[in-house]
Amino acid sequence: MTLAQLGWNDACAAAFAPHAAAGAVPARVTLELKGFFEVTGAEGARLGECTGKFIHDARTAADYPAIGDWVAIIPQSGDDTRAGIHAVLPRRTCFSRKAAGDQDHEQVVAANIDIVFLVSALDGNYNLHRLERYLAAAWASGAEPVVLLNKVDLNEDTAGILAELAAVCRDVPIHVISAQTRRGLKALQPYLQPGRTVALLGSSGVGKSTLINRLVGEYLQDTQEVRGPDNKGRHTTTQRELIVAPSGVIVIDTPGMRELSPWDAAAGIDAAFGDVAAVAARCKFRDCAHTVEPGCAVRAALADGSLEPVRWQTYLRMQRTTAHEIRRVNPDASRRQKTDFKKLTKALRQRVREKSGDE
Ligand SMILES: Nc1nc2c(ncn2[C@@H]2O[C@H](COP(=O)(O)OP(=O)(O)OP(=O)(O)O)[C@@H](O)[C@H]2O)c(=O)[nH]1
Ligand SMILES: [Zn+2]
Repeated sequence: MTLAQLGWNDACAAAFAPHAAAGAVPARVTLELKGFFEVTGAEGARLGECTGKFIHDARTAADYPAIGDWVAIIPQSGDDTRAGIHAVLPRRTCFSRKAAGDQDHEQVVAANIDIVFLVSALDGNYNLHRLERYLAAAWASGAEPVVLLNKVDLNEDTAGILAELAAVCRDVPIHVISAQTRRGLKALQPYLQPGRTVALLGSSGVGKSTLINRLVGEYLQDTQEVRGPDNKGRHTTTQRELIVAPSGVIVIDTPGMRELSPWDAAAGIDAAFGDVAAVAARCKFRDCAHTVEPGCAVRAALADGSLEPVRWQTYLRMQRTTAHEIRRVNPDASRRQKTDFKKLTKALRQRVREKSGDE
């Protein structure tokens, strides 16, 4: 596998230059497992561990590598399955979860994603407010969002939903698809370019796995299709988190992204709506409700056109729904599988060994 196939570009090369001078080689984090990383570079995959100096210098959790990161590694001498991770290159885009206003607890879920598909299903699962919050998360991450309305085979009546969506999505493309019947999937081709990294966000059951199977095609034979007690096919995301598809597109499918709930985006809203928050901060009264108060900067900005009404309404609604949702129990959390650390480390080592055998 070449670096370009893993998403390497000129910007990465420029950022990497000082590390190259220090004798390191670049690699991308293709799997993450509690402090261990599978790092894949031009020479294949290795088991990467942060060096003592790295750990010593790290100030917050966000400084550590995450899936999709480019890292500077130095292969361990005498062991071609291991490498030390010396640095993380600056992230082009970054999905994280964090307690609002608490920088130290920012946990990076995935990095360097170019395009994020926000998947909703049209079969009654559809929820505008949830989609808005995913949109906020995407904007805050820096990735380019694309809205996918899946399962059109179950609900053809999309006109109303599309009209409603157009108002909040603004320039964000919307595609109506069926991952199952393949309807509308051709229109996704422009996003699926070699070296580009895509990821999917959406609640459980909207069809992310089904869609990923379509996007990466036959490659997924590697991904086990296991049958759960509910007799539902389910692929294991623990074994393969960054997939280079035969088409060349790179798909990140990590439990971290799956567990990212719309209200994790709460912290992202301020980032995505920084301009709106800045206007509101100029109101004369701190507790301004932006209705009849004198010296209200929001009403002034709405009146002189410097603040778009749709943007203001979206901001308000997101704040409201986030506050509401945040009180609800996160259903995804209970689904989170208990990780058998030993078993996974063993599997990871095994995989690295098999891969290095392939080269
Ligand atoms: N009718 C129809 N069913 C679909 C479509 N896409 C997915 N499904 C079905 O919806 C169910 C859930 O799909 P998944 O792909 O497992 O959904 P997911 O988003 O990956 O769910 P999690 O793994 O729980 O996050 C499965 O039974 C799929 O077969 C579609 O376009 N149309
Ligand atoms: Zn005001």
